[in-house]
Amino acid sequence: MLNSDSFALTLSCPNQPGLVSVVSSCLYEASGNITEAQQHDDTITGRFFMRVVFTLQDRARHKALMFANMEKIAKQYQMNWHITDRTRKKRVLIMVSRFDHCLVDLLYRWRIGELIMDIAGIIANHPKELYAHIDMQEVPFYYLPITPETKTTQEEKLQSIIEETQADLVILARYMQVLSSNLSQKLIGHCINIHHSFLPGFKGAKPYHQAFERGVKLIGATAHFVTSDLDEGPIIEQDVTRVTHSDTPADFIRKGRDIERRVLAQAVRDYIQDRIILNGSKTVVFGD
Ligand SMILES: Nc1nc2c(c(=O)[nH]1)N[C@@H](CN(C=O)c1ccc(C(=O)N[C@@H](CCC(=O)O)C(=O)O)cc1)CN2
Repeated sequence: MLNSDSFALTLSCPNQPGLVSVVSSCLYEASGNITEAQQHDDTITGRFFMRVVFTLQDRARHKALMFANMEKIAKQYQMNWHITDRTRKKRVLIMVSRFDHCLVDLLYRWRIGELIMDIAGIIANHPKELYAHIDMQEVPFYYLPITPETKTTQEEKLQSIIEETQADLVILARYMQVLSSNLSQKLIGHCINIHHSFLPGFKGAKPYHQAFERGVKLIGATAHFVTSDLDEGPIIEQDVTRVTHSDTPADFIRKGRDIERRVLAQAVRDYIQDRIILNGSKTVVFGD
């Protein structure tokens, strides 16, 4: 449950003995009380990863000291670090094309309070009429049509919306247009896509048909950070389900919808709870 009075610290640095003590002492000296702590040693890269959720006895008095202490140890131990103040909900933009099952699922989980976030807008490359059956409540809707000729202009409008809405996260909830290298580089670590296959298998726009032709017995879905390399970004969450010889491509698509919904929701939950740390081309995900 999001403790709205807490902070979340995520960090990575070259590994060495005593780092947990260094971090916990740094917070304690600023009246910090740790409520959750997880760490990981990547023995291949020699890097250390840590997630700490903590409160301060007196925020107003001790917040500046806490940041100053963190600056000091971060310099000393070459840390990449980030602190989220969880009194502010993360702001997300949801992008969608024709298939709306992931959009509907995220809206439902948000409406019932499972995903504690602010939805700053829904962006689609199809007109709002296509989604008339969806209760978007008061969420702003942006229609951004795109063709190969208008892609640059469309992406400029998209970037303006991202800036104006101060979005922390862009969710590609079956948005079926490839973001340019320029835009995907600007969104590194802040844009999550749901790919409808168990990557690295079956990249591209039609993975279920590829899987059917291959005769697989398992299909899956993958939530990953978006990079300029299509379907190659750091993986956050994956899941699979069984299919059989009697399943048609339509059955693959039907069974796949449930996996896509579940996997994307989990990845969004991990993100808004500051559970993900990038580790090169991979991720460290501190689960709940
Ligand atoms: N820079 C990135 N952009 C996007 C990624 C990504 O990984 N990096 N993922 C896609 C989603 N996706 C698969 O999960 C995907 C979407 C679209 C295509 C594709 O070939 N699209 C065609 C147009 C298809 C159409 O109009 O229906 C194209 O863009 O030419 C492949 C994979 C989202 N963006």
